Amino acid sequence: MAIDLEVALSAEPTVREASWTDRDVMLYQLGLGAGVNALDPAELTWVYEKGLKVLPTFAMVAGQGVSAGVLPAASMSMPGIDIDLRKILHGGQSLTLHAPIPSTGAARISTRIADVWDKGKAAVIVLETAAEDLDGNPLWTTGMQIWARGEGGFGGSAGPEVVAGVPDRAPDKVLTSSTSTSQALVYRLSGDMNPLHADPSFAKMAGFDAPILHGLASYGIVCKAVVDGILDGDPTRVKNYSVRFAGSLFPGESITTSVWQDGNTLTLAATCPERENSPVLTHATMEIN
Ligand SMILES: C/C=C/C(=O)SCCNC(=O)CCNC(=O)[C@H](O)C(C)(C)COP(=O)(O)OP(=O)(O)OC[C@H]1O[C@@H](n2cnc3c(N)ncnc32)[C@H](O)[C@@H]1OP(=O)(O)O
Repeated sequence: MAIDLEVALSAEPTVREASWTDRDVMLYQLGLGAGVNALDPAELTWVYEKGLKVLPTFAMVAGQGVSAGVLPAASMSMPGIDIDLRKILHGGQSLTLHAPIPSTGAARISTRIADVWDKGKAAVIVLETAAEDLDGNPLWTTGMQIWARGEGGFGGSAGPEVVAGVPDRAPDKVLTSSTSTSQALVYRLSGDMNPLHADPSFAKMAGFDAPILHGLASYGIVCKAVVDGILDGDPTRVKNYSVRFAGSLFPGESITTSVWQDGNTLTLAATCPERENSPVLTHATMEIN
């Protein structure tokens, strides 16, 4: 059986120690397209070691990049779960920050399988991660939803009902981000080596015309657009950020992010303008300071 719910939910959390330097941060932020206009002093602060700023979404790759030594092979195997890599997509992501992320640092990161939802045509594997610094101070927590096509129907719960929606008014701000055709090839060096994002023949076997951009790249690109466009360039103002990956993006396409602000809550909707504004991120919210 590809998913053994009992084994998956009773598995001990895996704990790893991660460390990173400003080089990992710069490579990650270059992988999001930062620095394209490097003559702009504000843009340089994302990609240059002097005064380097760290996007909160760096949490998703901390300790997994080139300076971790060996880039991990892509796989989808954990206790009670063994799924063909071609069947999985990143379905959703949330992140809560408990402290600003330093540009050089270390963390103890604990990951557990929190739940597996049965969506009939698919299973959604919910992974929860908690990171603390080496003195035990909380740094961040995350929730990742992995969509496993064809793995539903095992008689599990469908999970909570989540209501989508954006306010019934024009957005307060619309932000535009571009990506390059090599975006995924740079982004993957921060740790996610899934061939779906690089290898045309693998992408075809997974049902796509061409390699698609990592969901977490879109996640970071939209976070950066909001930090630059709404939060005066200050990444420490992001308290939490949650999205559903509603549609794939191909490297080279752009992202239009509509933002509605109600006090400290932002509602976001990201679409691809080159494909009739087809949805990229939905169910997207950000709490800010
Ligand atoms: C390892 C890979 C890494 C990557 O980075 S991959 C790249 C990033 N990710 C993507 O490109 C995925 C983009 N999203 C999609 O293509 C689609 O979007 C999905 C295939 C994930 C789902 O679409 P559909 O098959 O049409 O499902 P439905 O009919 O919209 O929904 C069926 C049920 O599933 C729930 N659901 C849909 N999306 C998600 C999600 N992302 N997380 C959790 N639940 C989801 C719905 O609500 C509903 O539920 P209810 O039947 O109970 O009403």
